[in-house]
Amino acid sequence: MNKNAVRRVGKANYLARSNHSGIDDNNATFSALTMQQKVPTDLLALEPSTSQQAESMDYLDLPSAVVVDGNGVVTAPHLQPEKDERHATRKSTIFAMLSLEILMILLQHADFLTQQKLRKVCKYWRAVLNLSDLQESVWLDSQSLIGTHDFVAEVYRPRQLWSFTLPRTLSITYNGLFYQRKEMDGEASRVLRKFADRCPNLVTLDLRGLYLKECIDDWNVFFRGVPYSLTVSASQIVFGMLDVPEMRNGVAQEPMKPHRRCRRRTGSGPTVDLLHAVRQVELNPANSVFDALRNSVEASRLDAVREWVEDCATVLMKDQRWLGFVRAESLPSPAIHRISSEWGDFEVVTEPAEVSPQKVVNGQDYFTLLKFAAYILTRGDIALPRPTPFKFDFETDRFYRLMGGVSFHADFFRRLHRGKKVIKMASVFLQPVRHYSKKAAINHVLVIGGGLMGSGIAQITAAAGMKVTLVDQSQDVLKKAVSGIESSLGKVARKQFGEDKEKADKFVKTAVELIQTTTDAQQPAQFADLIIEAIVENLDTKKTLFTSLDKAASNHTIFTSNTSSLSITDIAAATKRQDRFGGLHFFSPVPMMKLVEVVRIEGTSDATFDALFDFAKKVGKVPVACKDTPGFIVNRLLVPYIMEAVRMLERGDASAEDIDTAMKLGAGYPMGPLELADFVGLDVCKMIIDGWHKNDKAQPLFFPSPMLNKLVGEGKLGRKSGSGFYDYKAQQAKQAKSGR
Ligand SMILES: CCCCCCC[C@H](O)CC(=O)SCCNC(=O)CCNC(=O)[C@H](O)C(C)(C)COP(=O)([O-])OP(=O)([O-])OC[C@H]1O[C@@H](n2cnc3c(N)ncnc32)[C@H](O)[C@@H]1OP(=O)([O-])[O-]
Ligand SMILES: NC(=O)c1ccc[n+]([C@@H]2O[C@H](COP(=O)([O-])OP(=O)(O)OC[C@H]3O[C@@H](n4cnc5c(N)ncnc54)[C@H](O)[C@@H]3O)[C@@H](O)[C@H]2O)c1
Repeated sequence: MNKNAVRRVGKANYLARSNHSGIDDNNATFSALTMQQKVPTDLLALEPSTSQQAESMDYLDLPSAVVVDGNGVVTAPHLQPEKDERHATRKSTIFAMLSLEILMILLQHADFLTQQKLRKVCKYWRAVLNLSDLQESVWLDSQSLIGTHDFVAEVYRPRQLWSFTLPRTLSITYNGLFYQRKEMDGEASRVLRKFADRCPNLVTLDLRGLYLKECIDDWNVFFRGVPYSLTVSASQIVFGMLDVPEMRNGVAQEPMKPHRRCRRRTGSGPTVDLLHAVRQVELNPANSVFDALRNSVEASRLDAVREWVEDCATVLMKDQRWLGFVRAESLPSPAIHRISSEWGDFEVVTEPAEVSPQKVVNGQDYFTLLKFAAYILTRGDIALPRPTPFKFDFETDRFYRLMGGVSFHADFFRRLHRGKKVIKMASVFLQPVRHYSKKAAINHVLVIGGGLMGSGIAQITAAAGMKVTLVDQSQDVLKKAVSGIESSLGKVARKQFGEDKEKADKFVKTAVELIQTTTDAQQPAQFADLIIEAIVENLDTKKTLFTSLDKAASNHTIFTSNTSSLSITDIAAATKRQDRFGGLHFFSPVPMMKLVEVVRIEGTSDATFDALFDFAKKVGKVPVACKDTPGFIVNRLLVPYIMEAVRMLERGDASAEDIDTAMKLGAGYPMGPLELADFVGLDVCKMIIDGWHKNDKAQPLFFPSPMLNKLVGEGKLGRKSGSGFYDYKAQQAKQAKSGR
């Protein structure tokens, strides 16, 4: 047993395992190492295994480990019931999860399966696995298979979920691929292709671990749908072709040989030869497979291919940002900042590195490369070193590289627990995806502005079972808001529960208890999953608010504005979280109006947008997707309509009553335009029209109205102030008296 290895396990903060089939002996060794040691209590994560390794995961007896592997397979050793049953349980879990992963892709991107179904599946798994106490764990999801984050987030609700993903990358790892392929029929293939078509930003396909010839053929069809390029790490692909030989005392008993599947499928030729390339890299870690290939190129015969190889080498080795390989990691947590300062060889940045794909490398080129590599390496005149047995040794990066097909994962972990320089080949992109973990888990909503809209939004959010903190500038406003909410909830309850007073009261009480109020937005911002701003319609005021919230709020928090007329992009500019910013435009009265416009700005991530859509549904609304254009959908039509009614009144063309009656009875609107303006608030109407006029002075539809300005100047703001185009005082007094 390697003493250094034993010592290192004892000291590790993280233990890393890469996933690769055929290394059970390594597992056993690793298990033995781990079992011998008192495992540190701050051990955060293991990245252990795939299904093939399920049998040899004894090291999972770690006390505080959370185990996440590249497939989204998650195991919590301390939750396993009986030791004897463990393997069986785990194995079935693993297999089920693998198929779930595949399901995830289909669920998320196919029309024929819905989000509701997904939620059901997740709910089922949460119940089955009863892993709620993993919520405090930190999860490292090394899998970039699309959908895994959401799945892990939804099922396990970890405190943090980080994933190593290249930006805008569809990454298909070999298990997903392998199983997918097995399952694949015409329909699945169609769906996947459609998915590729729908991802205009998709930059790369990561083929690491791809090793079955048939897969290549099948998936080639799919690759052609991808608009940009293909990320190929030759080392990973090559490693995917290896069988790691039997181990005894940590030493391989025979040379590595090609994976049996490869041998069976493709014969020994190309695979063995690629293995030689690996050997070259092993002998000289500064080399890459591409270097090895490039050195072997005969210019006169293979110019075109060489150019391509060189391009790839450049991408992989020199300018990794080209494809989203990055210089730095983007990490969300103070803990990681601490790790970085202690272990220190990587720079922590908070923004994902820029990605600017300029080249197009298609799937065909990739396969040309593989063929080319095979050709070069099968030539008898190139001297290649003989494969040598390798040592199982924590001290060298060889261990890691041989442990798995996913070398950069291993290297990342190695950095964390050893703090040494990483070989150049490692390219890790860590994207902060904590918001993914919250996507389906919006539990705490901060509503800022306790006026007409804010109180309505707070009400429906609490009625849907979420915790709400409602913020306004004064306790008086907040008191008024809560009493309005109570009375409105009472109406809703009466409708919902009819005569059953007990149930109605319980409904109101439960919702009201979920609402807290405060005049300080900063403190609750730290804990909110979603912030909905519904303060005064003024760009500067909103921006000032968001700037301060951006500093106070947690990294995962999604910000939204309920603005009627301002540009969400302009508001979001006050923050550094464009990807977690969007618009949620509710309608008044919020408890009654079914629509929510979900507004997407350029930076809004899919995860954010989906989370907002889900949230709108969760609060009982019908969401529609909008671009960030003035007035979105409804107000772009409604504002000119209301203003034309005001001008009609101003000109004396008709009375307020007649205008309203005409539109109600002649056009079927529930309220006439002037009634509606009063209902919305004339101050809000004025702010909207003034703002739009300022932006487009020539547009007559947006001209200010002297009558509207006069009413607002006199404090006649519509219903909320008791008068506007109409007088409501008598009506309000009557309502107050009757308690409605
Ligand atoms: C110049 C530019 C201006 C643009 C402005 C844009 C502003 C903004 O961005 C967009 C908007 O919001 S645009 C604005 C978009 N909004 C519109 O366009 C609104 C158009 N108006 C309407 O749809 C209807 O008039 C209402 C639904 C408001 C009231 O319905 P109705 O039939 O006329 O009167 P009813 O008989 O009294 O109430 C009926 C039922 O509703 C119940 N209820 C009422 N309020 C409640 C509350 N807060 N809580 C709970 N429940 C509430 C009530 O209890 C009753 O229940 P019941 O069981 O049947 O007794
Ligand atoms: N009124 C509508 O029908 C309607 C409909 C959809 C969207 N909106 C939009 O919703 C927002 C709010 O509209 P409203 O009608 O509820 O307005 P409102 O005047 O009824 O309420 C705004 C509230 O925000 C509070 N406020 C102002 N600045 C604040 C700050 N810095 N921090 C905390 N609270 C602050 C005010 O005290 C007030 O209570 C606006 O952007 C408006 O355009 C309004």
